[in-house]
Amino acid sequence: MQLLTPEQMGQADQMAAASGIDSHRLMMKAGEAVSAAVLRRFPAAVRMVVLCGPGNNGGDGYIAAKALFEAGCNVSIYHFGDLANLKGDVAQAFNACPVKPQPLAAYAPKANDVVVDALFGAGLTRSLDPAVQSLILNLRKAGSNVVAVDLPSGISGGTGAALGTAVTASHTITFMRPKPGHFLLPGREHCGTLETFDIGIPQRILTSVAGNTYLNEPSLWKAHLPATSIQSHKFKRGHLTVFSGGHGTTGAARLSATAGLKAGAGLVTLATPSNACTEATAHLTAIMLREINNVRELSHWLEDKRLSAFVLGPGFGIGEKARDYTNLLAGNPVVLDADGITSFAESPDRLFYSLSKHPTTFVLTPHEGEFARLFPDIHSDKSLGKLEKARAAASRSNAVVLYKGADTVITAPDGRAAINANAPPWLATAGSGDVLSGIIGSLLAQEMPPFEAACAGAWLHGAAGQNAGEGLSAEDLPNGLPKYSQIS
Ligand SMILES: NC(=O)C1=CN([C@@H]2O[C@H](COP(=O)(O)OP(=O)(O)OC[C@H]3O[C@@H](n4cnc5c(N)ncnc54)[C@H](O)[C@@H]3O)[C@@H](O)[C@H]2O)[C@@H](O)CC1
Ligand SMILES: [K+]
Repeated sequence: MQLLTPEQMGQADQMAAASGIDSHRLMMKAGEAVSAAVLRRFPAAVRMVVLCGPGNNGGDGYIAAKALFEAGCNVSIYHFGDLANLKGDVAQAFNACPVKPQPLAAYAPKANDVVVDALFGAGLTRSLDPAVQSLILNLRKAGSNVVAVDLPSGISGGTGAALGTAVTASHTITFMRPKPGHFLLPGREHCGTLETFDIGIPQRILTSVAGNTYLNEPSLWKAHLPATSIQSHKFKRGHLTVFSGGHGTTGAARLSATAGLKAGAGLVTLATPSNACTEATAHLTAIMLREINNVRELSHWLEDKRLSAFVLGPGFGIGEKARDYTNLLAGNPVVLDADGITSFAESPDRLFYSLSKHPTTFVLTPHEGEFARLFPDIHSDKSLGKLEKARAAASRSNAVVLYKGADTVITAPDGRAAINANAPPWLATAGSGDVLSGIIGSLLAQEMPPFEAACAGAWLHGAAGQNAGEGLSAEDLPNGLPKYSQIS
């Protein structure tokens, strides 16, 4: 599903108006959808309180209030801003509303109130007024139920950032398409359950304004998933190599390799230095072992053209060896993770130079600390949200960047971006990232293009976490991977 930024949504509104669609009619549908959702969610509410702001978000609120009133509810409205300044569709909605509003300062939230938050939506450009922020704190203290219109007030639709204290809703009703801020943190945590209503803006308009930001769902990459044919020979399902650290540090790479095998690679080899062979052998059965001690041995082994993808980083060790291996692997499908990334902290340009000479074949999988090491200036740029940071990083590195977190973002150098939202909180456990790199490496080995492999990997990892359930350890994840034929 394509996501629309508030600016793109604004453009869609303008195009809809220019094509003869009545904007007030759209607002009516939006407000009525909100009222219907509130009635469905809270059929036994004692008092409905609608908080209306000065813009179109407030207009949706006046229409919702009217519909709730006409459904027989006890409705109060509190407004923010000067009523004399209301214009256009909002003024029309206000004039038609049978419930007369009181100033926001007069509202004292109660626990049983069902509150419709129509203060600010897509038009939020700056921090909320202190009076609004203190009301939000009072709502929180009272424990009132809040249904947000379009976005919880205070949350940026573009970045998910909280501009001051933001409303925390149990439900959010948005229109036509969700925005990035519904899925990026902290926005996602403020939204509660999200419903998207079609208020009648034609798809052709939405498609024409939409950029290349997506929610990470199977429709984005399913067509590229490896085929599961009975006739597919193990070599056709690719050969993944996972590089391991030395004696006593093989665990992370073994975890990654196991995930790679479970994710469908036909062959998986753990490439280990000699001093770790005995340790690795003691743990491996289906995974093969290859001694690789240095660049010369690696370069000799790379002459085997059946090797199709590589994972470098989990437990590998930080230093010159990681940098040299990476340099040699440039141009091959590689997941560069953990120590592989940190090895370039002092000289990120060396990595970017290597990657600039080839088409995009690398997937970098930094968590926030690793991202800061590789892209310090982008990381510290406060004007950028997570999506823009990851986009800038992909463009600079000529790699697909999977910027990890509870709201993992995946970006490609061509500007495509996906936000992953299926990861359960208990997925944040030791070794979880090693499993993720193995899954992505496996998909690369099976010839998935890097952006699709990274997106599919993040989603499969989230699904595996859900299947393995609360209290999982990273070893449980490979067995939780869903079957490709059952993904819809
Ligand atoms: N296609 C759609 O998505 C539709 C959207 N509608 C509604 O329209 C909303 C967007 O309306 P607007 O663009 O009027 O924006 P808002 O109603 O979100 O904001 C109103 C105005 O407040 C001002 N403002 C911004 N930040 C402020 C702050 N911190 N303190 C005080 N004032 C501030 C801005 O000048 C802004 O234009 C959506 O969120 C949605 O609820 C619907 O009415 C119908 C169709
Ligand atoms: K709102």
